[in-house]
Amino acid sequence: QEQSAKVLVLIHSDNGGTYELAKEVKKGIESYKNVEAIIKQVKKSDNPKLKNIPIASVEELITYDGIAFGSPIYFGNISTGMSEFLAKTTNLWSKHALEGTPATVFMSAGSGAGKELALQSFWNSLAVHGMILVPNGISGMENIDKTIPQGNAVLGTTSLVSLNNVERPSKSERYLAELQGKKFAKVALALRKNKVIENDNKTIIKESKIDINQILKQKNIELPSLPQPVGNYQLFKKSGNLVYINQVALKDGKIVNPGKLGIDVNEEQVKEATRVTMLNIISILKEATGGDLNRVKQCVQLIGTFNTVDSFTKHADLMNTASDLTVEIFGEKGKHTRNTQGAYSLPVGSSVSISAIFEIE
Ligand SMILES: Cc1cc2nc3c(=O)[nH]c(=O)nc-3n(C[C@H](O)[C@H](O)[C@H](O)COP(=O)(O)O)c2cc1C
Repeated sequence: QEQSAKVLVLIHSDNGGTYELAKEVKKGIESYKNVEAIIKQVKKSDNPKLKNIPIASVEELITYDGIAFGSPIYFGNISTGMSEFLAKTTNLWSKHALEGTPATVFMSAGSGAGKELALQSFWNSLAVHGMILVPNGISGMENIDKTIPQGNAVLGTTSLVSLNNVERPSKSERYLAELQGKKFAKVALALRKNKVIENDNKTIIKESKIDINQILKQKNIELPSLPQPVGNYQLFKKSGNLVYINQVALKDGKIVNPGKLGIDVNEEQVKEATRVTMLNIISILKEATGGDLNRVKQCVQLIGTFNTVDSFTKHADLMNTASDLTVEIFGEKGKHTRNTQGAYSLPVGSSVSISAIFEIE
């Protein structure tokens, strides 16, 4: 089966000059067999030329096989809009999420003052991400019109829009941008093949790039503040890469829905207590990972104990509340082995108690 690759052309543009170049870059990318490109912008624009271009999210960056970045030049630098967007990528950065992804840059300039500096400054940010930077070198130089100033530069194409003796981007600038796209597509596709081989070898687990904090936010799951120990024990204990945590349904210093199922509380109330208990565990787990739940490699085991009347047998139903929550938050990594049991009584009147073992990085 033939491999295909998907490239994002990510731009900021005020007046549309960068967008004009982006269209040429896209054309070049798509002239390469089996590579498709999509243009998105870093933020909303009211400019009629730009207002229908979709907005990219930070999270989606990891889903592309390459990213061509385009920005206006501001004072020999990338534009504020592009800079603001890149400032939001620190989470991806700390997880090495863009490492090894190819990147190339192009810019719309006024006079072109400081264009090499500006392209270089673009590279600075992307190099910190560990992206593989693809320059233009002097490719295409033999074919451009040298009778007028052109935005050619070795790190990427620029367009000199304030030199308005000809329409900008000039024909030569458009040609260079298209060529840049084509050369970039070749790299993105080649590295894509590499990535697929690594995937097959299970050295890259895509799931590891999913941000747990984002998932918590999207699903409106709020972690409680850390419960306090009510005896001579630790909230968690690490042994090697394993973290051990045990909790009951304590919330704001009080037990939620206390008592025995079948006498004091019903199944729904115990399920609510089970969710509170599991959230306590995840809050403690966050503490154990130094505040970064993305370090959780897997949930190894959960043990749920429920205070029920003798005849009760549906412990598994109750415990699913905790199991479902764990899988909802951690995805595949949240799947675990499990033991559920009934008890005659539980500490501080809780209807549920959970023991958890997690593996962290
Ligand atoms: C704050 C600011 C700083 C700028 N600095 C430079 C510069 O250093 N060099 C340059 O050639 N053009 C500079 N320009 C001009 C823009 O790069 C130029 O207008 C560009 O084409 C805008 O791209 P756009 O059409 O995609 O918005 C600057 C513009 C602004 C607003």
